[in-house]
Amino acid sequence: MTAQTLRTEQQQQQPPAPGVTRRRLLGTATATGAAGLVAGGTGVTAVLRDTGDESVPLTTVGATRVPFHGTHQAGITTPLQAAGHLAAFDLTPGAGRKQAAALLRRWSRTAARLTAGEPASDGDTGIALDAGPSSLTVTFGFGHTFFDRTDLTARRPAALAPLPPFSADALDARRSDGDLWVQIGADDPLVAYHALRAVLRDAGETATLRWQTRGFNRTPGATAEPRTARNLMGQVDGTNNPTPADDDFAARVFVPAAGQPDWMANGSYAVFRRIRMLLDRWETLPLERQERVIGRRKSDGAPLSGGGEHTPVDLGKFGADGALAVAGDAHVRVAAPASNGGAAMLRRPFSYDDGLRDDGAPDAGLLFIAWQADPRHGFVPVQRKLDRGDGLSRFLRHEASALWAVPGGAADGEYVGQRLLEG
Ligand SMILES: C=CC1=C(C)c2cc3[nH]c(cc4nc(cc5[nH]c(cc1n2)c(C)c5CCC(=O)O)C(CCC(=O)O)=C4C)c(C)c3C=C
Ligand SMILES: [Fe+2]
Repeated sequence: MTAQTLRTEQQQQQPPAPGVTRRRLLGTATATGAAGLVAGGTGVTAVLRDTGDESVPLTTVGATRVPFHGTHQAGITTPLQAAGHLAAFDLTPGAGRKQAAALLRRWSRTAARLTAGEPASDGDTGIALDAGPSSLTVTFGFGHTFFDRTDLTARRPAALAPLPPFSADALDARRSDGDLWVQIGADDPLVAYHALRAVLRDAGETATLRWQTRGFNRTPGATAEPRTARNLMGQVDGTNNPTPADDDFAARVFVPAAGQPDWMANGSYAVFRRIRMLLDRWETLPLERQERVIGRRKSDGAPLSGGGEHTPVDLGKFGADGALAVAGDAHVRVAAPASNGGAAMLRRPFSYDDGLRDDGAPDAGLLFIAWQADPRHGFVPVQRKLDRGDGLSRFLRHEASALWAVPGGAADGEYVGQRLLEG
């Protein structure tokens, strides 16, 4: 699913944020057309800044609001946001199920307020005071270790079994895993950081930060029309994602409403991989070889088997030279559902840049996040195949990893994970 695919998805008008009169609500077509929509029953609303000055509307970017409450948590099918934070927490010794429930209640309340463009609390930091909600989303997940720490081992999903090791893994345990996960995304870096500070404050004495990382994507409006994202290797990335228009989209991405365990109804599993790109090596590779490694043209993302960006890849096509048009080790061939018994996932990453490493190489790459109904039938078989035969892997290092059970969305008045923690 690309950003533009999502932008054409279902619109759903929400009431304006407090302090914003209906009269001042921006026209839906204009606002959502420019600022982006989300799919799967999650709506986006444009609101105006409560400046007291009737003549100064927020831009559509600042005004766009993604509701916190809904069937699924926001931040899964939401269009890629410009700024993001991923934070993993461990419960403090002595904190159990009761304290975890109180924390998820606090986090959900804070997320509902912030995503509506309201202050987090009376003592709000004010970091985002001038901005609108800016498509803020805050998404919560549980890690494998959470269940033992809260005496909920019997309710841990089988799908949350630790990921198997892969031969090319160079994982740093200190930047991997954790009891709890928070994914924050927004189209403004201050709005995103504001949410991170509020989430950290709420953690209080119940949970300590285990690791935290920051990411980014292209800013909405930076291109003449909505385009698929590019990654730091310069490739168009996200073209062949499942889209909500696919019949099997929900079945691939979400646990069914009647799925198991019951508390994961409408939830999803997120695989996180911090993947460093060997950019110095990559950037010396001639364009033609870069394109061969992926199997798509760099300029527009079109497959090397012909057509435009959205033409299906023809894995059986041979060129005039008698060689496969999409090479045997091309990333899109090895990762394709057709090469993996139909396995697919929704990739929704952020790029990251953490400066230079001690060896002088850029510490930059992809915060790869893949969403699926079951990682044993999504990420795992595909990564196994990539691990063995992907031409791109010579330019990548997997340096951190985590798997999260992300419950369904909370209804108004509920908190995320309530069915697990109070069920
Ligand atoms: C295990 C899953 C995957 C990992 C890890 C992964 C890393 C990774 N990928 C790119 C760049 C591109 N990937 C593209 C397509 C693509 N990638 C995966 C899976 C993983 N990628 C899949 C399932 C697909 C779709 C394959 C298909 O059906 O055609 C593309 C092409 C454009 C697109 O379809 O998105 C690019 C480019 C990088 C840079 C990277 C690690 C840093
Ligand atoms: Fe990929």
